[in-house]
Order: sequence, then C-alpha cells, then structure tokens
Amino acid sequence: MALFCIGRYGGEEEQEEGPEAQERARVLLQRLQQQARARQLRKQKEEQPKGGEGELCSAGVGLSPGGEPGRGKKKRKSVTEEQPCAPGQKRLKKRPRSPSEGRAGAEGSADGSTPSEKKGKRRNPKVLREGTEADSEADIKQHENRSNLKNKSSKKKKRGKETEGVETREEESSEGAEGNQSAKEEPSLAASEEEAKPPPSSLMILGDYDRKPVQKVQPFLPHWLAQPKLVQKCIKDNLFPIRDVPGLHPRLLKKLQVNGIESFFPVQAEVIPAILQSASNGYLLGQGGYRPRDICVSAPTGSGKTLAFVIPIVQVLLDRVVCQVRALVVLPTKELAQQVSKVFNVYTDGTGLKVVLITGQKSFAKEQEMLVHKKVTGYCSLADIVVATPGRLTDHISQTPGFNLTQLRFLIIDEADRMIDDMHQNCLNQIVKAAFRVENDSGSSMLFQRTKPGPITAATLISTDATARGIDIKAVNYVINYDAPQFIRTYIHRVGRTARAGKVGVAFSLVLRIQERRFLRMLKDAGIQDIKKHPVKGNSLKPLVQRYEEALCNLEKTIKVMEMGKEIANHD
Ligand SMILES: Nc1ncnc2c1ncn2[C@@H]1O[C@H](COP(=O)(O)OP(=O)(O)OP(=O)(O)O)[C@@H](O)[C@H]1O
Repeated sequence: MALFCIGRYGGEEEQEEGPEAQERARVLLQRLQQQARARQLRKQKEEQPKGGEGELCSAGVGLSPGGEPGRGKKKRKSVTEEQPCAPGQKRLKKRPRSPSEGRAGAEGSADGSTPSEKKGKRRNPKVLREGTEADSEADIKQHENRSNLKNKSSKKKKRGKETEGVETREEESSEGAEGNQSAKEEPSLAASEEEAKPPPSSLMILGDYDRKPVQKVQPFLPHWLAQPKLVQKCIKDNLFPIRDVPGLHPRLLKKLQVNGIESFFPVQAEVIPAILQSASNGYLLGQGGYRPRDICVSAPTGSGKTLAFVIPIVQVLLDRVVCQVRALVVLPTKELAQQVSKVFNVYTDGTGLKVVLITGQKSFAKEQEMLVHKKVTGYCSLADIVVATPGRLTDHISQTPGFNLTQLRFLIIDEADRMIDDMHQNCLNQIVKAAFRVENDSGSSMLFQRTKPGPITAATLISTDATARGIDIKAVNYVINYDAPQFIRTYIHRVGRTARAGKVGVAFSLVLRIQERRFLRMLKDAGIQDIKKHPVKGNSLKPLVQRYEEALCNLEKTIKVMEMGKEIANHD
C-alpha cells in the first residue's frame, strides 16, 4: 500500500514545485539515509553481545513464516549485482519523469542504498514492511543466517527455487529501481511520516501460512438412502396379484402364470412398476425427460429379487429390433450367474431375446463366439442380455473385438455389498467405464443386494460361507450350521437357504458352550427371536463321529468327481 502511494504521487507535484521541491527532496532523503545508518549501527551494537542465537531468533521474525531462505540470499545478491541493471532503467523510461528522478536514483546508489532491495522487501507478499533500508540490510543478514541453517536441510528445495529466484530477482530489481525513483520523488510525504512517527523496525506478519481450521465434512446421506421406500418383510401377507401391477405385458403375464406365479412379492411389486415406468414410451426416460432413476434394492434373502429385475428388463427389451448388449448383470460367482441366467432364459424363451452367460465355465474362445459374430460389414452382437462374473467380463471388455457395451440400458450389480467386499471395485470401474462411454447417455443402473452353493450331494446342501449366498434351491427345509457363524450377516446368508419365497424352514446351529453367549447376543441384537435351545450331551455325539468322518470322505470324492466334470465341460 505504501509503495502504491509513493508511486502515485511521483512526478506531478514535483514538477509543479520545481527546483525548490527538488532541493527539499534531496535534503530529506539525506536525512532519511542518515537515520537509517544510525539505526543500523545501533542495531549492530545491540546484536553483537547476543551472539549467533539471538540473531537467528530475530531472523525468524524477519522472515515470513515458512521463510524463503534461498530467496532472501538471492535478493541480497541481486541487489548488489542488479542495481545498475538495464531492465529497471528501461522501465523508468516508459513513463515521464521529473528531472529529480535521475538525481535521486544516483544518490541512492552512491550511498549504498539498494533500490531493488527496498522495493523487494516492501513487495514481499508475506511481510508488510515499513522499515528503512538499514533495516533491510540487517534483515538480509538475518535472512542469510537463517537460510544457511535451512539450506542444510533443504538443499534440494533450494535448488528448485533458484531458477524461480532468478526470475523474481530480475523482476524485483527492475521494479526496485522504479520504486527507488518513486521514493525519491515523494520526499515530503515520506519525510513527514518519518518525522511524525519513527519507522517501526519490526515486521508485521500477515499470517498467510497460518493453519486454517479444517472444515469438518458433515456426513450426508442422499435422499434415496436416508428415506428409502420400505417394503413389507412378510411375504405371505403382502402378495400383489400380478394382474394388479400396472403396465405388465400380456406375454409376460402369461409366462408368469405358466411358471406358477400368480402374485408378486412385496419387493417385486415395488421394483417392477418403477422400472417399467421409466420405459413406458419405449425409451428409457425418467420423470420429466431426465435420466431414468437408478435403483438400489436391499431385501431379505429369498424375497424374490431376481424376478424383480428379470421381468421388467425382458419386457423393455421385447420390442428391440437390433441385437445389442442392452442388459448386463454382474454377479460375484459362477453359480449365482448361472442361476440368474436360467431365470432370464425362462422369461425370454420364445421372444427372440438372447441371453449369454460368461463366467469362465467355457473356454474364452467359446465365450467370444457366443458374444459376437464377425461379418464383412463388421461385428454384430449375439447377446441382448449378458450375465457375467466380473473377472471374465473385464477380460471380454478388453480382449473381445466387437464386444460393445455402449448400448447398455440396464446394468445390474447383484450382490452389490459382496462385490465391494471382495474387492471387485476395479472390475466394476472398468465395466462402468465401458458401459458409460460417450454414446450411452440413457443408461440406468441397479444395485441388487442378495444373499451362494457349493457341492450338492443328492439331498443335502453342504455349503461354506463362500458359497452360502444367494443360491436358490427349491425345497430346502433345514439348514445346519456345523459351526457358529461369527457375524450376523454370515448367519443370515446361511440360514437363508431355507424358508425362501415365504415358505417355512428350520435352521440348526451347533454351538459350543463357550460360544453360546456371544451367539445368542448376536441374534438378539439382530432382532432374531424364536430361538429354541436343544442341549446336546457330548456323549450322545460320540457314536456319530464315525458317520461324520465317512460323510466327509464321501463329500471329498463327490467334489473330485464334480471338478473333473467341470474340466471336461471346459474342454468341450
Ligand atoms: N412372485 C413369486 N411367487 C412365487 N415364487 C416366487 C416369486 N418370486 C420369486 N419366487 C421364488 O422365490 C425364490 C427366491 O427368489 P430369489 O432367488 O429371487 O430370491 P432373492 O431375493 O434373490 O434371494 P437371495 O438374496 O438369497 O439371492 C425362488 O425360488 C423364486 O422362484
């Protein structure tokens, strides 16, 4: 600010006042310089007995916080080296000057004052400086001391700044020369200020390095998550006759009936019309012509989530003309993908829509043949609906020429929570990237979270946690947890293999006495009641040990046979 004032007053007043003003300026300038020298001597005297430590402290004040040691030293250098330099003079020529300017500049130099230094200091954005050049000299020394210390620890940093420093120096030097001229141009103002109150030798730190309080990000739940549409949990009491659901295609109504479905479950009654509504005019559009809504569904295991997306997808694609991948369902395991593709096959049968399953159960080349066909005119899709596991899908995205997801209308991430748990995010990113490439702007995505099977023997499903989710096997009446699940989620996915689709089922959990308390508390916290305790005496289990071991041997053999069967299928 002070610098600005000096510059603004330059020239004109002096021209008006003529030689008198010039003389006055010269005298005042001399007085200023004397004062500065006196102050410098005083300071040196004061500082001498204190030794190095004291100097460093004061240098700390002189420097802006986080000081720029390299720059401080450079400035000093630039002052002596660049004082007479041309750029400053060139700039001086640019605007009209009073005759006094030249003299004042010459005087400044003669007395060892360093215009660029003065101006450089004043223009330091971090420090508002009001001292005289003597202060500047002292400060520069302090800068140097400090920079010497800092340089040891930050040589690299300094090197980086040197180039920057050179530029700054040049600029400061030229500006400094100008500033010096201006300072001399306005002796009366400077002098009167100087006399009224001696220039403070201290520096004012503006504090631009002060730590600003980090704003706390308030947790925010989007509306759809904060206020979800709740659906009835109890299936049996909340059935919706399929004819009452608006907008259902007669063809699908018939198919549903043929497959023994007369009523929709609550989640279906909610989701099916919502998706159909977005496609009511043949295009996928949301309300008011906006992008169709994304839907996130979280419903209990066995509540009918598969049909909730299969039915509307098939209906929307019924009228498609060209075969293109328009629906993609991604599931974490082959078994789940197989299960879902079967349901699609049931409802697309006789419609011309093609469903392709890509899970790695077949060879990569075979899957490529199922997905695309190469013609003279280019590739054409052989799939309308792709049901896939993430790994294989991403392989096709990157390696199958002609496999194109840009016409996608529906992206279903089934078992979304698990996909995230299992670190499939990277695959998801690639899928979404491919699906939402520029051409596709009207995509809609859905997240379905469901609750997987392992080796199945004739009548018993023996499942690990890794295979306990989502698999739908008809008429499973009992689930036996032969160890206590650690987490409620694991428990729910395991027991969810029974009591599906509103039916009843029973789950047994074998729990050691030491595990009992924790297990019961976990169920209670989850609101699971109706638990009956059946104490089993250790002795009564002994006769069963042999049978149990035999069963394990049989299981091992069965798994081997199944693995061999899969390998043969892969080679076909
Ligand atoms: N409206 C319906 N009427 C009769 N049965 C139905 C109906 N909808 C679905 N089902 C049957 O209910 C069972 C469970 O359905 P589904 O597998 O879709 O459940 P889910 O919610 O996906 O379960 P999970 O989360 O465990 O995968 C299936 O056998 C399915 O055929």
